[in-house]
Amino acid sequence: MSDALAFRDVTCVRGGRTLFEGLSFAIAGGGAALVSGPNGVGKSSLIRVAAGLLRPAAGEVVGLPIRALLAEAAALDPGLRLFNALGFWATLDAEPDPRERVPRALDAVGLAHIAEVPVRLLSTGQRRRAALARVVASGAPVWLLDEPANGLDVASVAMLERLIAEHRAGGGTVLVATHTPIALPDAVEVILGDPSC
Ligand SMILES: Nc1ncnc2c1ncn2[C@@H]1O[C@H](COP(=O)(O)OP(=O)(O)OP(=O)(O)O)[C@@H](O)[C@H]1O
Repeated sequence: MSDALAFRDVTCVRGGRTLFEGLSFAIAGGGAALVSGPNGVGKSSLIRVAAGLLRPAAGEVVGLPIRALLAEAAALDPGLRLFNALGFWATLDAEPDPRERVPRALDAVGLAHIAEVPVRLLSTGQRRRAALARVVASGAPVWLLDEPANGLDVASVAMLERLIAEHRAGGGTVLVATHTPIALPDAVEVILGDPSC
């Protein structure tokens, strides 16, 4: 079976500095990879390369083309009610039944009760869960999660772990960069700053 996501000899240069060089790893459908390493080593940059937002200086990223990104910014219109803000993206992202995915995603992240609240009024953790709902509603087979546990309380981290496990059980693939320990069974380990990588 072909890989859902693979880095092949990827080199990433930012601001004239080589962050990583010749990096290769592959994730199959249903699999996960965990990116770790000290501050500033290039974890977020690696996620951006996987998302196609940053061009590698060398090498290539291959795999399924539809990837959902959870990054620092939630990318939800602060002036819209949460349901509508997610609906905007679901209509662009998801095939088929984009609108039906939003209530399901809100339920999945425990935010159904505030679906009509404007995004600007959400707390930090709620905003993070809303960003996760956007990924869930996208229907993308590949999830790219940059520090997904930031701002989440213990119960919400457990919810995140459950959502990732369900996505994988359905054949989905996850690439996670995190400082916060989260359960990611059988994940490929990508340790940046390690000369053997
Ligand atoms: N737009 C940019 N232009 C130039 N250099 C950048 C840019 N964005 C980030 N960098 C640099 O790239 C390096 C890696 O940053 P990155 O955010 O990928 O690291 P990180 O491992 O995710 O860090 P942290 O753990 O602190 O979140 C840092 O030295 C950073 O200053």
